[in-house]
Amino acid sequence: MARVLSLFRVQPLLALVDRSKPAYRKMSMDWRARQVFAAAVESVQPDTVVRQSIERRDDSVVISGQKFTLKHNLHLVGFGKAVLGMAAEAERIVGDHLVKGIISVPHGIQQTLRQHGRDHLLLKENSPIKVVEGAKHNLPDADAQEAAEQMKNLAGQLTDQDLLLVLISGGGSALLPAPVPPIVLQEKLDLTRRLAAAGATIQELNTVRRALSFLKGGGLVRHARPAQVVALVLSDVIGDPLDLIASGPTVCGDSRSEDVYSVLERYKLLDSLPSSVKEVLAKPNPWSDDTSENVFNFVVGSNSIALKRAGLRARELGFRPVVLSPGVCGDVRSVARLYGLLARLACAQDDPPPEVSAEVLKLGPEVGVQSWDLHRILKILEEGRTEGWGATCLLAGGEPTVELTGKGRGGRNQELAMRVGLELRGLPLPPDGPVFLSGGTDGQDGPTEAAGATTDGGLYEEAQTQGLDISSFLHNNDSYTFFSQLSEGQRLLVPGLTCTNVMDVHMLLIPPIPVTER
Ligand SMILES: Nc1ncnc2c1ncn2[C@@H]1O[C@H](COP(=O)(O)OP(=O)(O)OP(=O)(O)O)[C@@H](O)[C@H]1O
Ligand SMILES: O=C(O)[C@H](O)CO
Repeated sequence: MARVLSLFRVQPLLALVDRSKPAYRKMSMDWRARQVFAAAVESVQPDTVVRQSIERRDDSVVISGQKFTLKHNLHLVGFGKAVLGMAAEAERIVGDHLVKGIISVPHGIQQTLRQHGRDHLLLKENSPIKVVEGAKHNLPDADAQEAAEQMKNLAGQLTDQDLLLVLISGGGSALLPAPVPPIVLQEKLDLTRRLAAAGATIQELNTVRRALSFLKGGGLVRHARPAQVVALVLSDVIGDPLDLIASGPTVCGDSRSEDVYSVLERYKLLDSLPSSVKEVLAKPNPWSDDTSENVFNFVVGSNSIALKRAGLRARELGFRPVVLSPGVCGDVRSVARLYGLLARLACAQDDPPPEVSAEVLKLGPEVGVQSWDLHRILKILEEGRTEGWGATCLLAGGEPTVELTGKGRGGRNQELAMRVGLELRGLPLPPDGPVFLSGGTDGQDGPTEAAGATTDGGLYEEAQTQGLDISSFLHNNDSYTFFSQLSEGQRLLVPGLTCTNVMDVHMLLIPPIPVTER
């Protein structure tokens, strides 16, 4: 909590500012953007999502209307970056029926949580849940493999009287490595690295991972049969695809070898596969028609949920919230262009030229925003402009990509913020906005200590006055250095450890636009 509160670090400065000046109003917009982001992150905290999804009723639990009876028959496994906090909350709610558990979580997480005073995300002393830390630097390793082996053994001992609670969050693939023999961990790691380096998406990566692991792609469920399996999933993939999040250990039957071959072919890796991988892929998949009977998968946290909560907070702060999409992806340049165009439409005093809307409709689908969402937003912005609906908070989420050409330090959120600042430059905008914020809900944007940054149309001039050449920072993918040097880092968003991850949150805070006579 202490670190999440540091999002509000701009707040004390407000007391020093003359509230009648535009500078105060701009600070206020920036402050409100940070507040909205904090609310989004808070709504998907690992303990919160579990608490909100499990209802305890005497000796049973109800999840999404589904009742499960507890008879001191509960076992628990989990893997992912947010799973420790999820397990801590599950233990508080159903710990009296818990027989045994094992979770695989990132290296060093317990110490970090203790250091940050976030003890409520730690398990009780003498907990029956064993914690294994592994996957240093987000890469599968021997510790994570050992944890996977122990989970396989635990699942294998269950009977039809048992209930297995599975906690899943992003980072789960690396924390549950279980290569199908004769593949060894290093070979699987090399293949995933080569795919990632060649630009494979998480969907492509996990399609391959599922085929090479005996716990992914429904493998955990098969080992747990005939027990009842209930999975709580904190999604970090666009569209919340259960078979792909952490490579779908509780989702059977979706793995097709043609899909695996086509990914490997696309990245020209078919010819250089190790013989062990070729051997495994050549065998017919005995589980291709398997079904996930006796399994319930529940998405308990997602980007959509975070955007919804962000919208509520935005309303409390005086904005009309409008959610564009939780599925924004594609190149940050195009994403920045889209937000620039939307800001232009929202702030236009007169009817904007039709080519602006046309470009929005063309660009949107390229960055994962559906046409109907674009039409909906265009209509809302048009109404706001003509009827004077006051301040608006446009919210979106997802995970855009950056084509890395330079050697600087940065992340996709900070780079997006820089590019949106440039898109807004020179537009006829009101003095106090729009303000744009982009932040990673995990609190870390690329290999930097910031989650993202806030920006507005004054970014370029501000940088110039301080002798910072924005285009050379951009060229070198050096967005973190840029924002650290600019105005003493005031525009950086540094929430620190957030203990969760539902991808990124983007927001455009648009001030009230006076209605002109038509
Ligand atoms: N200097 C940089 N400038 C811009 N983006 C960068 C830079 N360095 C790395 N990135 C981007 O950061 C991303 C990796 O960062 P991060 O660890 O936040 O990713 P992630 O996908 O959110 O990981 P996870 O959610 O699994 O923790 C990659 O998309 C990469 O292109
Ligand atoms: O673990 C993984 O595979 C990614 O975080 C996507 O869920």
